[in-house]
Amino acid sequence: MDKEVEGQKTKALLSWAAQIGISDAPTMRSASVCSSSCLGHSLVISHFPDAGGRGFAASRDLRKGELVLRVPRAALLTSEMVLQDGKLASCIEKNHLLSSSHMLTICLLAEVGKGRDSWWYPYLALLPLNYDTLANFQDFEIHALQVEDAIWASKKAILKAKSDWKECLLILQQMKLKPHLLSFRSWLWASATITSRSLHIPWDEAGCLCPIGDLFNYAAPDYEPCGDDSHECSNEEQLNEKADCHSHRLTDGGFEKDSSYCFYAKKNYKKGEQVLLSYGAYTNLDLLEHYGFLLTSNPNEKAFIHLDTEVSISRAWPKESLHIQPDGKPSFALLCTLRLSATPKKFRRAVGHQAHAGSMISTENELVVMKKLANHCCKVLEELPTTIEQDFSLLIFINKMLESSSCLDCFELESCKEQFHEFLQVNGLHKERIEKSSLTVKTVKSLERWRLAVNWRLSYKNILFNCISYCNMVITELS
Ligand SMILES: C[S@@+](CC[C@H](N)C(=O)[O-])C[C@H]1O[C@@H](n2cnc3c(N)ncnc32)[C@H](O)[C@@H]1O
Repeated sequence: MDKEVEGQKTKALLSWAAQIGISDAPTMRSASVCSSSCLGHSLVISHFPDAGGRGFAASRDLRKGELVLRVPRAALLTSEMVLQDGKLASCIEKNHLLSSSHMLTICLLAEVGKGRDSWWYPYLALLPLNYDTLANFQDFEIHALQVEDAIWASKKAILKAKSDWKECLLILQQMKLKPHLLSFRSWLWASATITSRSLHIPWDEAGCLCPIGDLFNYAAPDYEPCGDDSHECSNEEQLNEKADCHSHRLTDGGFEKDSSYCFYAKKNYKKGEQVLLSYGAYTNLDLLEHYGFLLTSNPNEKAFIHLDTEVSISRAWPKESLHIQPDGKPSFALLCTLRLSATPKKFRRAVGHQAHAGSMISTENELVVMKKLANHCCKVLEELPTTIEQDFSLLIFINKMLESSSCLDCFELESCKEQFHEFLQVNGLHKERIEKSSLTVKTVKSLERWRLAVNWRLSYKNILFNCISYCNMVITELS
């Protein structure tokens, strides 16, 4: 969007928001000081190129726990509010089987279809035009994820979006929406808008779209996720952590009894610093799937591996608990599974309590476990099509292309040549033409998704690499 147009639309959004009672001032009295904008008392819209793009900066020093934004219930775009439109409601009421998230997606498309006549027009006019969630990945970008689990997650996301769209198409047609809003592309846009921006409300599982409140970018919660199994924690420590974890969540944001969505500063912020929100504890693959981005340093990242441990032992744990942490250490459940697997069957009962308490069974057993884990990680890394170093170089070149809008330099790098040729081919580009013209918006979007895929696989590989180092360190200590 043209910068000037974006500026005008932002001004209109802030003024509309102030009129309907959205405010970043703790009391209504201070809110009325400036009615042409709902912001300025605690927050201002700013741009953070490396941390989410458009977001909020603190307009003054903020204290942890301070109320920084209040959005009244009437401003929220929910199915309930949209269905106050009788014509729309009569179309939808005929379809009792609609899930709440399908309903909200349909409601969003219906509001977009009203154009300037929509009550939420100033908000809708500034929603992103496209998304990088997994359901939007093309074959080349999916393939670039390299790891089977991630490829499967993307394919599943696309299949789900297609089947949801087919399920709702008849209703969309009955609603007589403009033809372009009936397309799969529009459905993908609307469902990605909802997965990446909706906030929890107690009365509708699908959540709501929250004007202004959805401009907070994400910071990972800096505690271990609830129910986490870090093996160094005692039961008591884990319980305290859980209690902590819930209180942290409450300081972030939520719908409150006085009928507004309230957002609080999760820490102290200096003026100008980006004010962030924790949407929850997510792995990078979850972030990619639901939000279309990932964090290069994500404390909640996990690398899942498929070890050929005995089914009866690994079944004792939920599949998601068998993983490697970002620092390379195996999770509590994975370590316990590996220790028991490496114990002869007849001794397992006797040492079960030790393993489940997170203790080493014996030096010999620990050495077997660490060697097995390190070998497995080495094998996975070897079998992936590119190395950590190659991915790292590739990222440098993709970044260069995005900065300079030219692919030329990329052909200098031997290890990336093949991948770049494939990229050009699937995007219908020719090296010679790229020299002269800058990249199209479509190519830039594809490059951005490619970069996300390479970043994701690099983070996965780094965890396996850290795990090998961790295992080797334990082996050296024990030998
Ligand atoms: C709720 S919106 C936040 C506002 C958004 N930046 C905007 O301009 O509308 C969530 C989206 O912001 C982006 N985002 C949020 N936090 C991010 C982060 N830490 N790094 C990169 N992108 C982020 C992602 O595109 C995500 O889907």
